[in-house]
Amino acid sequence: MHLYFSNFRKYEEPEIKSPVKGVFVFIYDSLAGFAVFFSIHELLLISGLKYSSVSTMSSLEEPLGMDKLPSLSTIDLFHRLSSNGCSTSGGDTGMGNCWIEGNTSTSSNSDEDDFDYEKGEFISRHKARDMSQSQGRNHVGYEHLAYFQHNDVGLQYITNQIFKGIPKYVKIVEVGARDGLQNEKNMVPTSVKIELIQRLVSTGLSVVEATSFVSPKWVPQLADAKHVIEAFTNIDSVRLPALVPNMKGFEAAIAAGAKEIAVFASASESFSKSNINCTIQQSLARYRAVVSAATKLSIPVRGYVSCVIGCPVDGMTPPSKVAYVAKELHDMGCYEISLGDTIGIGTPGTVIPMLGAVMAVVPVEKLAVHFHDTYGQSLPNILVSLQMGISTIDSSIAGLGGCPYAKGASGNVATEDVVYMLDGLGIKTNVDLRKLLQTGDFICKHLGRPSGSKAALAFSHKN
Ligand SMILES: CC(C)(COP(=O)([O-])OP(=O)([O-])OC[C@H]1O[C@@H](n2cnc3c(N)ncnc32)[C@H](O)[C@@H]1OP(=O)([O-])[O-])[C@@H](O)C(=O)NCCC(=O)NCCSC(=O)C[C@@](C)(O)CC(=O)[O-]
Repeated sequence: MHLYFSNFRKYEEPEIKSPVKGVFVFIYDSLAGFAVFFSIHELLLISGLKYSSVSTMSSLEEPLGMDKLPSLSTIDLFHRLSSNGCSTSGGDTGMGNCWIEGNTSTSSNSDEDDFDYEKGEFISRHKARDMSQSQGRNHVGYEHLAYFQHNDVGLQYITNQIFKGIPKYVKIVEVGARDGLQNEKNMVPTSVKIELIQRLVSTGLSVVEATSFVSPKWVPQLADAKHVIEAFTNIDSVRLPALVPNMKGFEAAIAAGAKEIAVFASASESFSKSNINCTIQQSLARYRAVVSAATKLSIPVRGYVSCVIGCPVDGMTPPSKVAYVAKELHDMGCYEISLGDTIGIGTPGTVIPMLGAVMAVVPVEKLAVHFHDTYGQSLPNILVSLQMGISTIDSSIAGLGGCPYAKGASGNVATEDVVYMLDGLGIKTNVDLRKLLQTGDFICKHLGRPSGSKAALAFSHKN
């Protein structure tokens, strides 16, 4: 874990001599603990760089329309900044792609235009670097604060430090049609579910979880699983996994034409019993049989671990227990393990150690994160997950969701909010935010309630 913190704090605290410099020092301090999430837009605003869309930005009370999305310019800026240090060895898979490396690039600016706050004069960048090294500042040094204010090199340096290791591409697994709807009291017509999935697919999402083959006595809302899957049997361009809790569910899913499935275990004993009526060990034994049968049919299986941070009954979940269940699912053949904060209590402070424990036993490229937004922590949790190398994120259109067996759990993080953030970071998703907003609008109108997506609410005031 130390690794993730080690980049920040290897410099001597500079003495603050100007209010502007003080702001930068404060930002650095805040970043050092991963405790503060601040957006690139804010960074750019503070830096006062020539950044046209920022300077025309409205107040928060007056959100920007789609045509004025600041993220578009941000992406340009990031691409420009990362053009020298970017490694794209993993292609577009996002697996282990470090798109911003930890080096400073050459800049078109003069070599003599960096400001030395101690002497109150501009100095050569090389000289500033030498000064820093002679004072034992290996990483973020005093001189870079001056770079940051006076040219792009400083901004690139700080950007590199913050986003070192962050993926270039993120795969979003849309769970709205399953996790989002399973808790709905009023029955959603099958035709609406099918249209929802079609609309989600049209946004560019490559994985849209469609339904669950579970007991209709336990989850009546998904009793139409067979009809939902049958509507898509001729579609190969998109992956539409269905959850199965046992062999009976697996057989039903295959009979309906499912081409991918997901099994769902828990890191909490009490939740396992209330959710699937068996112990963790019994569930793993069931899933071994399911994965073995699926493998024979070349059906890919995703594995979920629920309650990775805590459980409504058992309290906080030890990271070692999450790691154990994740490894079991991985070892039995699940191609990807989604780590679910089912009741949404995690913060970066609890997510980081949990991910650290799991990453010690399952390769990071096989991991996904699945956050519920009960305490509004999903986006910071996603950001730290990205910083730790995770490149698959589960989310739900309009923030729909909640588990019927986890009282008080609110919806998943909204896909619109995730895409908005990733767009803002210049991370590729291949998802069209405008179409996503329209899809969210479609399902919210049907359910008769406002969207759980902050981005959707902001855009709805404008568009
Ligand atoms: C697992 C069971 C079935 C055990 O339920 P059970 O009652 O223990 O099952 P059983 O084996 O004793 O059988 C009882 C009846 O259920 C039938 N049955 C048995 N299996 C199936 C099946 N697959 N599909 C349809 N029917 C089934 C079985 O045929 C029998 O029917 P009967 O003879 O009474 O007519 C039940 O507990 C169940 O369906 N649980 C699913 C609950 C669920 O879907 N919860 C929400 C999932 S969300 C989640 O887990 C978290 C996640 C993944 O989103 C990540 C996160 O947010 O963190």
